[in-house]
Amino acid sequence: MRVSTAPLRFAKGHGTQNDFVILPDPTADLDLTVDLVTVLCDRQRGLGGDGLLRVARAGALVGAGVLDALPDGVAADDWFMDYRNADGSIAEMCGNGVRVFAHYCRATGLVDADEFVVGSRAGARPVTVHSFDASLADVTVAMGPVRLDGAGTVTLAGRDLTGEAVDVGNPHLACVVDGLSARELAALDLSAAPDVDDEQFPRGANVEILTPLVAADGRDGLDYTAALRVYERGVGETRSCGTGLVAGAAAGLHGLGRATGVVGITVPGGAVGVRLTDSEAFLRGPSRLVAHGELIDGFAADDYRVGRG
Ligand SMILES: N[C@@H](CCC[C@H](N)C(=O)O)C(=O)O
Repeated sequence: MRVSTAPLRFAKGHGTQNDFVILPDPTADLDLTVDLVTVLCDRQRGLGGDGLLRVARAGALVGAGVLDALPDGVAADDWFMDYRNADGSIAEMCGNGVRVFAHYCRATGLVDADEFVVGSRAGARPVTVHSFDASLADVTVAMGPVRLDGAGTVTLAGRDLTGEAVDVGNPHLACVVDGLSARELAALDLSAAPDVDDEQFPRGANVEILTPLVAADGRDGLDYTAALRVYERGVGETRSCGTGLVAGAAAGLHGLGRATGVVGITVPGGAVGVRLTDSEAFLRGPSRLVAHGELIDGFAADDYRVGRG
């Protein structure tokens, strides 16, 4: 429930063009309904975004009944990324979102250290802000453990693909297509939702399609490089997906018979680095804040009519 009548403040930011509406709501007063999220994320009726990040204290979200309990490793005082997809659905984690969230916390002075914990439904996500200003930041996120759950199939862009089911806190099916050129990957039509196996993915899945680039073989410190596109659950095709990049890196390395390594992946929105260790993954990349502003009362109403004559 929103108790204040002050205008609703927002910010807008993106991580490799995966873009987010940011709503500061430290004491979790906002009633973040599906309607409110979808209007705000709508590119015609609202601000536009692939998703929304509510910035609240973890303990306040528990108090407001948004979270049942504090997730693993998250303290009541930690800033919590209450993430919503553009269709209003809740997702457990968002890798690009954590970078942008950390940048926002640092740039607005909510946090005055370069290393801190961001809470997510998938658990604590420690971040390191290597550099930042009001506009740009370079952030590493410790993404937690990555679990490979076996092979799966999907129909996407008119192709029947096989991939690796990968859990990065949220579910993914990462399909490495050997022999697909970067040009062919870029030309695929990803407008239709992928058809994943409901039994394997009861909560749905994000689907990545990637093609290995020239074998890296340790050159430039990289063990694997790839180009990737993604169709996100609850959103559609996005220009980047942090958890999807980690899933793609894990699937790519798995194809080489490896579980660890350093991977460079390009997506339509830019490039990021992924490092997989025995215990967890690290995602490093940019965050860009593009605006701060306030919403005009009545922004969500859809009851206007054009006058006659
Ligand atoms: N863009 C995100 C992932 C957002 C959540 C995803 N759509 C889901 O429903 O799991 C990222 O950067 O990881």
